[in-house]
Amino acid sequence: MQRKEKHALFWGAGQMAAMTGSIIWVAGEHLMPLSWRLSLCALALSLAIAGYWAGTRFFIGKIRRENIKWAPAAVVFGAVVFSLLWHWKTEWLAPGTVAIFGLVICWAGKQLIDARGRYRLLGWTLILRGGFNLVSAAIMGPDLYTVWFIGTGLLKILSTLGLIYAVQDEIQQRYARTIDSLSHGFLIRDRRGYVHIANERCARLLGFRHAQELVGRHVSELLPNLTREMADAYFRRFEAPDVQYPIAETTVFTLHNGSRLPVELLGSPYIERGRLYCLVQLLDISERKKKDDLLYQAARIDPVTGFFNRHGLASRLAQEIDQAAAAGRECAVLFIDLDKFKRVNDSFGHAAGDQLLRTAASRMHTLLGPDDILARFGGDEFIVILPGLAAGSATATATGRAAALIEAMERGFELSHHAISLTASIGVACYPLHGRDGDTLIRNADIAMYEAKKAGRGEQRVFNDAMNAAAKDALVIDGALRGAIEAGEFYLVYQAITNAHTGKLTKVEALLRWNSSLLGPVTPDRFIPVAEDSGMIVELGTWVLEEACRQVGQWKHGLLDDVTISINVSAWQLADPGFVALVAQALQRNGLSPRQLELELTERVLIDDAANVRAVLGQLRALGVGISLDDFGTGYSSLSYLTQFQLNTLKIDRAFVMDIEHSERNNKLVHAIIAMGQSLGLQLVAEGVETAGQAAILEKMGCHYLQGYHISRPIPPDELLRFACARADAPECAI
Ligand SMILES: Nc1nc2c(ncn2[C@@H]2O[C@H](COP(=O)(O)O[C@H]3[C@@H](O)[C@H](n4cnc5c(=O)[nH]c(N)nc54)O[C@@H]3COP(=O)(O)O)[C@@H](O)[C@H]2O)c(=O)[nH]1
Repeated sequence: MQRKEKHALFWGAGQMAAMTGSIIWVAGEHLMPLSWRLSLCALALSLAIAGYWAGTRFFIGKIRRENIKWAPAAVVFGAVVFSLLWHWKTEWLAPGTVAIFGLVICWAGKQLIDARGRYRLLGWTLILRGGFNLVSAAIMGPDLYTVWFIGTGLLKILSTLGLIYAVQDEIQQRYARTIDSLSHGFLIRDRRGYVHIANERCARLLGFRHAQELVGRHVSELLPNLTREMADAYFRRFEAPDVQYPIAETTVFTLHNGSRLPVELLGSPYIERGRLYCLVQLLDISERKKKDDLLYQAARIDPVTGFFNRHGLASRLAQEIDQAAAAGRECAVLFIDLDKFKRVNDSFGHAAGDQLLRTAASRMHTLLGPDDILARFGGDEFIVILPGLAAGSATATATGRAAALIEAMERGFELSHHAISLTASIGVACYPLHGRDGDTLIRNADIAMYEAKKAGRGEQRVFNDAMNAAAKDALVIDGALRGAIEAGEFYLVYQAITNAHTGKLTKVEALLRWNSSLLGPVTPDRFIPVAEDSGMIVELGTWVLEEACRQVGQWKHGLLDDVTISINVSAWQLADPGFVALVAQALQRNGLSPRQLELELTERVLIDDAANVRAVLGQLRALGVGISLDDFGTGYSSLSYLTQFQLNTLKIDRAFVMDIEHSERNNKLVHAIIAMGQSLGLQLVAEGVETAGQAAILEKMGCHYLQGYHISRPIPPDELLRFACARADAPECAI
């Protein structure tokens, strides 16, 4: 039992003692001798006084352990007074007892009035009761006992009501103090949505001055955006089966004064007298949200450029797509890759590389509109989102912006007092034409960017479905390529290159073939670009080099003894620092002379890393290996390559040869190439010779070698031997 509740016990005991004393006095007249009656009444009075005294002291919280010792003294006092009255004036005994009890009750009433304001009502009822006792004592004759009993009974009822009120008030105050002491808001609402209890903190959080302003209101009146339907739906959650409590959620309230309050809501059911209520706790999470926002921001911003990173981009793109969808508008994604940026990092270091990325990003940003979004996707890749474009305009707007960005990058940069030229390849994908979600748009813009890159530097491409099919095909091929060398799925075929004048077989080009166990035969046009992309071309190229050298080693001392083998080499292989040593070892292992090997490079290989390529080619030439420039005339033609690099053969691309009979322009072009090659001391091979007419023209123009289906298709080694026999007319071929 709590200290405060003890008052009821003592008051009750005091009242019981007083009642018992009165009953003994009135009813005991005919039941017991007077001495017994008087003794019992004396005891009852003493106990009544002690009970009221202790109850009152407990109620106002002033009881002390040391004060308890006065209780027996009060009992003794009561007994003494009673005995004195009895011996001195017996007729005063009844009114005297009533008067003493009246005084005790008046004292209790006064104590309560003094102690606390809200006990005043109870105090006054006690004083009234005590006063009634005193007045009764003064005027009461034996014939008025009945009136006294009725009056005192009524007053007891009154003081009991006063007590109930005081106790209830006390409990409520204690309850209110408890919920007010909570550091978070608290309210209880009923099923209909009306607030029953709220604490001060809750009122302040919701922009009210006092908790009482909330009580009795419907919760929908507390927040401007909260409807009755929403409030009802919230309550219904407590009636659903298998719900875990408390139901926790975070949200941002818009208050009546317009300010926004991030809160965490903890809702629990609460049943009182069989009725379901909802107890809601409101936690102000503004500080937590600020910290979360800062962390979120840090996680969304690229530290190098200060623009969005990949995560920030994903959420913004999702937002823009939603808005475009809702407004019937379009948006565009531009995937930008800085060409050959890796070289900047390798040459100037990563700090300089970062500086260049920053400068490039801010230059791009100046070209964007206020609503456009720039993000660094990773490495040297950027993404621009053009949001809210009018329906049907996205592609045109995006290609215009992409052209401006490409042009801006081509203006060049200065880095550590060096002039750096930079180009960008851009792929474009538009919502909703090329994808309806962020991932698809980014992926398709990436695919388009890849196509742009394949077309050369500083290009842009808009995504189309064919690109997607190619990208999917590439993915399948990439998977199938893994382990294909070990599984022995590759082999070489050889295409003859003959002397244009004599028809004698002089060179053969080794061409790679793949018979995939998963995909069947796959042409080099499909798998070489994929292997280039994944870097697997290095492994494949090494296999080709070794296999071709092994094959030429086998042909030694026979018909094909003098034949030079020509193999295609990719940029990746040349960039490999161990490449020259690899070539030397392959030659040595198979007993070949370096002049029996020729490496075919495309013009693109020469551009990619000119300084390094020049050095590697120098070493290969020093070794005695021939270098041939393949596909001459396609895309990157620059006459300067012919003098810059130590080449010995020039292969004229099939595209010029195929029209040589009918196109005067191509005819003249091939003529010019041949003349120029001759003047530089280069051997000239015409590729893709398909007709006797082409062969005759080329021979007449002074082209040294011919290659093409007119001479031979790429064939396996044994067929090549037969081909050589047919051409050589040698004795060993007579069988
Ligand atoms: N890095 C490497 N690239 C390689 C290797 N093996 C091949 N390749 C490259 O793949 C491309 C396609 O090659 P392929 O399908 O083998 O086609 C070659 C010939 O078959 C074709 N050709 C030759 N003569 C004719 C002709 O008269 N008409 C006609 N339509 N096509 C003809 O040309 C391809 C050889 O071209 P090139 O290499 O430019 O001399 C191709 O780019 C190969 O280079 C490899 O091992 N590594």
